Amino acid sequence: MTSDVRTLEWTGDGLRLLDQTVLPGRVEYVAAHDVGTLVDAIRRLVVRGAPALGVAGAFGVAIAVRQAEREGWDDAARDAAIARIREARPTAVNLAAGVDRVLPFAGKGADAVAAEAQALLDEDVRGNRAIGVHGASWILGRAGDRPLRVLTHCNAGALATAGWGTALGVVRELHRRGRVEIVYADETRPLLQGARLTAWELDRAGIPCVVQADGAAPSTILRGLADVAVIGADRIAANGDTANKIGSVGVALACHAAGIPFVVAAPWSTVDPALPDGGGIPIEERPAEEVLTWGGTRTAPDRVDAYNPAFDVTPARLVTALVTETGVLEVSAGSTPGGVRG
Ligand SMILES: CSC[C@H]1O[C@H](OP(=O)(O)O)[C@H](O)[C@@H]1O
Repeated sequence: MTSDVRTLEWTGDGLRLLDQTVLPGRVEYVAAHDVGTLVDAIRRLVVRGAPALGVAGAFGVAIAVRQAEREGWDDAARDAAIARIREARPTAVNLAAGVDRVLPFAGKGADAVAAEAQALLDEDVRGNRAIGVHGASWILGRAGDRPLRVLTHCNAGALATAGWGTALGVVRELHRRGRVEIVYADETRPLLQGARLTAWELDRAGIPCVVQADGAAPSTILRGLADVAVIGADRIAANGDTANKIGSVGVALACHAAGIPFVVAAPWSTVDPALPDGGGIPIEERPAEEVLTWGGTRTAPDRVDAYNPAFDVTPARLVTALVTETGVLEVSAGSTPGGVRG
């Protein structure tokens, strides 16, 4: 995140998680020293965002190994606990990938697992910086080398990663080059990652932004008020179909209609090469209360339920560019992640 606020940090015997459910009003932390606390934190979005979930999952294996030692679990019990972490949220491929990355170290003890998880954390931050540079250069080459009006959806910033951010990493790099006029941050109902988290990050970075209702995004784009949309991703299929926060496909459709670039910023760890297309991406459905509660009260009549998919899938034909840590693929023009690996 920044020098004084870190999204997540290994303390030697557990994870210190910035509690994103109470931002921006309060800066508080959750200490995860056992699997149950970590799984709850992932499910409640205390820690969230694909790359951040990958790092949390990796350190979660160290937590499980240490808890197994502490409580005398056998390997079967330990592995069942690790599976609970791996399956805590289904859409972001990074969570399972982070767990799988460090599993080979489980037999060497928690410290060995944590060391590999730290390597993953460090790689993520380096990768985000590279995504920022590649993305900013490609956007300026496509949209013009001038201060730009950028639209983003949800939060794909330092809070969603181990630091710097993916989509917001691109925005931070554009700002560093003096090429941000304004950022339109979709509020991103129902959990308001945009209004609460993206706005907080950009404000702290001194980057001009306005929050808008999700429903305003297509109109903002079609009225010519934005030059480019940049979003993150939770899982990208081999053909470039991209799962991201619900509402992303509406932004992509508007960008296509308006003829502005729709840019996905994500590390290769978010690409799932085993999936030929987005049809197989599991879409998390979250509790109805998240949609039906506003200001602590229920909005709809008691008999009315809610449909709350947390993600949607943007077809590859609408993805102008996928920016990774190794460069840019112009997906809608036929360069797909399954055909090219960085
Ligand atoms: C840099 S990935 C961020 C990605 O994750 C978010 O989902 P959630 O807040 O539910 O974890 C959203 O899809 C962001 O684009």
